[in-house]
Amino acid sequence: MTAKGTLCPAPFPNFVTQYPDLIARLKATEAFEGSPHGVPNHIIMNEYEAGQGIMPHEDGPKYHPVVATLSLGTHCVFHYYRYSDDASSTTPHGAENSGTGRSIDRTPVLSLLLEPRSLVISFGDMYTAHLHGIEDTFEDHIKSPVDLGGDSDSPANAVHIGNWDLLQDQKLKEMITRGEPLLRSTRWSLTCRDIPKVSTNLQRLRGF
Ligand SMILES: O=C(O)CCC(=O)C(=O)O
Ligand SMILES: [Fe+2]
Repeated sequence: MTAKGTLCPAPFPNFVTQYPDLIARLKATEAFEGSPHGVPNHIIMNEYEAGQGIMPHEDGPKYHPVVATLSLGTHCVFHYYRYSDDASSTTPHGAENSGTGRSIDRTPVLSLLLEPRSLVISFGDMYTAHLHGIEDTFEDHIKSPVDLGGDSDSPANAVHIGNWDLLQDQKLKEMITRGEPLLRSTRWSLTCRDIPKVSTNLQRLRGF
């Protein structure tokens, strides 16, 4: 993508278009039905070592406001944040400057446990008016929604997740229920978006 937000198209690798055919599967979710190309035309792959995350940020207006994030490797906890200077804001627990002159309420509005091989699709208000990020940590403490009593209590820093009922990985669920931390290892994410502006004159753009 150029600085002005124009995509210089290049063919996707086979694993995107043939097997496991990510594009067809993403199209089948219907999340991109209203996007200019009806499918993602741009994918960023990020690699995170254990202990690494990504600061709260917005993806911005150069993309159609739908993003599909596929997680591979280890789990992670994905937080959505709001700006603390929103009209609807109450006093934030801890505010931090976003670098855009706006401060961020450090208490997430929503936290999701992204399992290995899971897909999360962010759109609407979550794309246009919120930030998202992943904390730099080696282990995640998740609040158990199941009360076993005794010593299975979640630690004070445990995170409430909004997608417990959607989790597929029984081993992860059992660890959370027992109050055990989830240890991170390497995670790869594929962030799939549709860039509305596509160059039809690659030579000219490369000249800049
Ligand atoms: O790796 C992720 O899950 C998030 C990546 C992200 O937010 C981005 O590339 O804009
Ligand atoms: Fe992002």
